[in-house]
Amino acid sequence: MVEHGTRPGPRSLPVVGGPVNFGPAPTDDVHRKIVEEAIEAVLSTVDLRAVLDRTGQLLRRHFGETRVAIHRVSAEDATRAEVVLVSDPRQPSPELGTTFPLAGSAAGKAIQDRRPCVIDPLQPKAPRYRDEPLLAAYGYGSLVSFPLVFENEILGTLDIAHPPAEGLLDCCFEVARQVAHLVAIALHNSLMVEEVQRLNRLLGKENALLKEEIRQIKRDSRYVAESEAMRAVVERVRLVAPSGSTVLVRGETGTGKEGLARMVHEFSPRFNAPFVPVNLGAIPEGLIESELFGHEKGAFTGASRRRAGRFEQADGGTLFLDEVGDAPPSVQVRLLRVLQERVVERVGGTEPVKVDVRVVAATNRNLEEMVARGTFRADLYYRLAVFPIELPPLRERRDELRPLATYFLTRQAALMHRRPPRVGEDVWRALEAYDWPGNVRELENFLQRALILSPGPELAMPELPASALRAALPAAATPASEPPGPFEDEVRHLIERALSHCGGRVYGPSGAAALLGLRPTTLQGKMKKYGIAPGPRSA
Ligand SMILES: Nc1ncnc2c1ncn2[C@@H]1O[C@H](COP(=O)(O)OP(=O)(O)OP(=O)(O)O)[C@@H](O)[C@H]1O
Repeated sequence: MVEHGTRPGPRSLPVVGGPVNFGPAPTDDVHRKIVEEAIEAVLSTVDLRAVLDRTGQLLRRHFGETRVAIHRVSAEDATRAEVVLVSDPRQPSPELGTTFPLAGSAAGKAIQDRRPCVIDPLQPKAPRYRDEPLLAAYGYGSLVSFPLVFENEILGTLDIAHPPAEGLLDCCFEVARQVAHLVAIALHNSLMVEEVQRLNRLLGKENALLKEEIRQIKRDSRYVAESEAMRAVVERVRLVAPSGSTVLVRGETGTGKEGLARMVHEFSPRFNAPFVPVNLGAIPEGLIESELFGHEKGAFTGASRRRAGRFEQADGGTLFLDEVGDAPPSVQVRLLRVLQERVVERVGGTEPVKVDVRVVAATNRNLEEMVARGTFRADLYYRLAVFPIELPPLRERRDELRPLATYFLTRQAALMHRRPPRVGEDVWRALEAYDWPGNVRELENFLQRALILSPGPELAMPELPASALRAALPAAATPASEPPGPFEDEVRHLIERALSHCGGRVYGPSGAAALLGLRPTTLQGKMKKYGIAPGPRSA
């Protein structure tokens, strides 16, 4: 037996087992043709089975009665290999897909040494490798196993067995070695394709899970409207939704304008078509036109292809134009045209594109004032304000705070796989007393923070911004019209009031520190400074 990594000279292959009668080496032309065909086979498809079949046929066509087998190192167990191809005229239905231990096989030896393993002649009676008796039984006389190496990684082997004493081993050695390189590439490509397919399947599953999660979140999402003021708002939504009329939602930041716009869409006959939100305040001014109306290829530097705008994306559905007061004059003109004529013109285009879109706009700005100042077109204002809906700020619907907070706590706790915490009466009072300048959004964020900071069954109050104090404390003894006293006296007075409001408690969600929006240690420092004694007090 010989293991070697270079092509032996003609008729000079050193072999174990005695001299072999070699035939003529293939001419350079034949050699080149075989390699070219093998390259074509590898490049023609990513289907490994097809590549291997074609390669097997090719080798047999040129080398006659040879057996070609391709083995792939098992992905699960590197000590085994899988039979991925056997092209054998003497064994018509070999067992493809089976695996075998590499130890004790010619393939195992080639992989271990990273160079071809040549067995010539086969010795079935005193075999050195497991392959010998079986191949000899089929009438083969020699075997060479080439390691399939790609970028230094051994992927498997290409095994070629020849009938005895035909000299084929020598004449095909170099060609077969080059073909082995190509097969290694094909094997590598197929492994990459398999990996991509595996990742694709994984992504598909993950995508399905995420979609389900989103559906679940949507199912669990509610638009809380339990106060008198909000019931009236929802009533207006129900009235206008089926009509298709443009709606203008007005309200401070975070009051729930987008949620309301979605409700308009969902109560309308367009509910199955897209709802496309676009925030004009969040897009750089120069990009708003192309974002809304799309652009043609080459309309401006960087417009490498035609792109549909939000209006076209919302065709058949609803476009939510948030912060419409931020539309620059050029966009106002175009918006007016869409609302009047129901056509958009892409930036850089000349052809009008028909769109069937219902517009719900929103603003927290005073559009009337903007019209008066000339910064917002009056004609656009009248088109938008066909049906205005006013969302009251949270401080004007304090009776809604508990239902909203309960809803947010329940939903957030569910997302954290927890039970919603209990909320003490003192915490409710502090929440209700705060002004919530950021409205529902601020409340939602605040409660999320509170939930994270309260791992136990009871909701602890994180610090509220200091303005909480104004409303949280009982009315000051001194009427607002009276001028305040010296600063330090006022601070002392404030701390004393907070302490007595909290029964002398400094720490905890119902303590004076939380009420004042201070860290307990900071409050204690101030108490010391102003000589305020700790301990219980009457509220
Ligand atoms: N009535 C409500 N019921 C349930 N969640 C609400 C309600 N109102 C607002 N929210 C929630 O508060 C957050 C802010 O709401 P939204 O984005 O609709 O406010 P917005 O007025 O459009 O804000 P902006 O002025 O910043 O655009 C969102 O997470 C929304 O789900």
